[in-house]
Amino acid sequence: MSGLDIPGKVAVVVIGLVSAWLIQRAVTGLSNLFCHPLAAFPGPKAAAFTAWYKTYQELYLGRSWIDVLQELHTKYGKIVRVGPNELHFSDPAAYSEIYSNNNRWNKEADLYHSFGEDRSSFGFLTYAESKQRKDIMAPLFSRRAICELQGLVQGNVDRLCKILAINNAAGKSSDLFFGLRCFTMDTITYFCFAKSVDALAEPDFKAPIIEAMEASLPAFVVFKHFSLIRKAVFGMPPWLSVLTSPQTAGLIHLQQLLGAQVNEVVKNPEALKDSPHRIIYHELLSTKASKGEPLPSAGSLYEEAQALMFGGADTTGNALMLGTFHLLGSPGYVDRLKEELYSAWPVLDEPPKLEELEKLPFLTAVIKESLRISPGVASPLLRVVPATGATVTGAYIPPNTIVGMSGTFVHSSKAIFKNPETFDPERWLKKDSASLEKWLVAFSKGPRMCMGQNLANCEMYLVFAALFRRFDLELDGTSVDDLTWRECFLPHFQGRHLQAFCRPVAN
Ligand code: HEM
Repeated sequence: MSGLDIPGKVAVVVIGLVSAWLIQRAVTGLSNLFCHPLAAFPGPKAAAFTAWYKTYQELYLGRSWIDVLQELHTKYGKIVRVGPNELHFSDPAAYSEIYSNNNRWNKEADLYHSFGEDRSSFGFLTYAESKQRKDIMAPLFSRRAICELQGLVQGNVDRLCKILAINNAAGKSSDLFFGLRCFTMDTITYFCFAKSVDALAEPDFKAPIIEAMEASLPAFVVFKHFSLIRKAVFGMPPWLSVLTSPQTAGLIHLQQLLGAQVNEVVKNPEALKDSPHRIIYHELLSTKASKGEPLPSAGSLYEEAQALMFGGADTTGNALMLGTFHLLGSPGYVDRLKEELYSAWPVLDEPPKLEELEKLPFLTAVIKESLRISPGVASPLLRVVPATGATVTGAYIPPNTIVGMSGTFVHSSKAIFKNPETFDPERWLKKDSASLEKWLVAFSKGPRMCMGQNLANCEMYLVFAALFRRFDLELDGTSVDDLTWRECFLPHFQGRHLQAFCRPVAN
């Protein structure tokens, strides 16, 4: 090196470092292939060699990970090694075993930290932290609390219906994809924070927050693979975020709104007395509910708010949207639903309560089938096997293995659901239908299952009832091809939105 000039010396050092890195990667890859505790599990060699396999499929090829998983299971069987330390399962029995009430397995960090909600009921990796948080908020989400606050949900249903009628009077069809999202967003924000973002008020349902949430979904796939990019983006001041990504400006605005509310309640908890109903901060800032544990920091409160908003808006909106689309393709089912609704709801201005609607068998079957057909949380819900190791569907899984299964594999299992690709509410009304219930896993199972199930159910009962009792609906050109989606943890729909004419009925 002594004969080299400075650029020459730098080049030698760089080449040396890169070579050392490549050799180290190759040695690790070979050891993953041949000496790793998962070496005996089937799967593509590239996936066993390096975690970049997944990055290549999701980011370079832009594929939906669920499509990749389907191909891999067809080729390699019910358990596939999809990363050096990761297994994915397709046998429905595995779902019950992984997401069992008896398991206290941690969530996997790379996936669950990609949302910037590490200190929330959803984002806490450990069972203990999440349970403590969920126990505090549980009274708000109990069935009783939801029944008491159903007037709030009904208020938003009425607003939605009013706008659909106005669109119809103007000779227009309505964008039900965004319309239903605006409804779920206004409901979750008013329910949790007593502050509605008033998305329903935006012309043609084009609410900046809804557009921004939709636009931001693919970014979470990038964040999952590159945590440095996530840190850089989340660390940006809001003005810079808006400048670099104008389509997510609505999201930044909402983050500021939630952040301002958190700061306000932390500084002045007395302000909560003015709230029209109990909201999450009443519970989270209650020393009694916290049972002597320290109260959450302002940052943790903010992350909780964001998690509830993301968890509650898209999921429920998508189930409503897909259920509506499939019903409209089956006139016989629409007639049957209308008939049931007419007898339970004879006078249009007197909508029945949730408790009455829940007794309607066909409406209930429609809701179950909508949950089954909708991808909900599409991603495999990754968990880490504890130090004891585990047995899943008879196979021994070594400690620290990342395991997961997407609920879509359960809902599309031919062994459980006859013709799973068909929307068929009837399947929930047969003599032996009770045996199907345990395979409806839209809200997941076990200790990390959904906290918002009662609220989501209330929204679905009130909306489906109102749409099909108050209107005659007709698709405006939307086809099944418009509803293709890519897994971005939640499904990201890429086609034309569900568009329908909503003609009000006389009575
Ligand atoms: C049809 C609507 C919904 C579906 C299909 C759904 C689905 C799910 C699923 C599959 C999980 C498990 C996620 C995981 O393991 O990482 C989950 C968790 C969660 N959901 Fe929902 N959800 C819905 C509505 C809601 C609503 C309305 C809320 C609002 C409060 C909500 C709040 C949560 C929270 C806080 C968690 C985290 C629980 C934990 O990690 O322990 N969800 N949801």
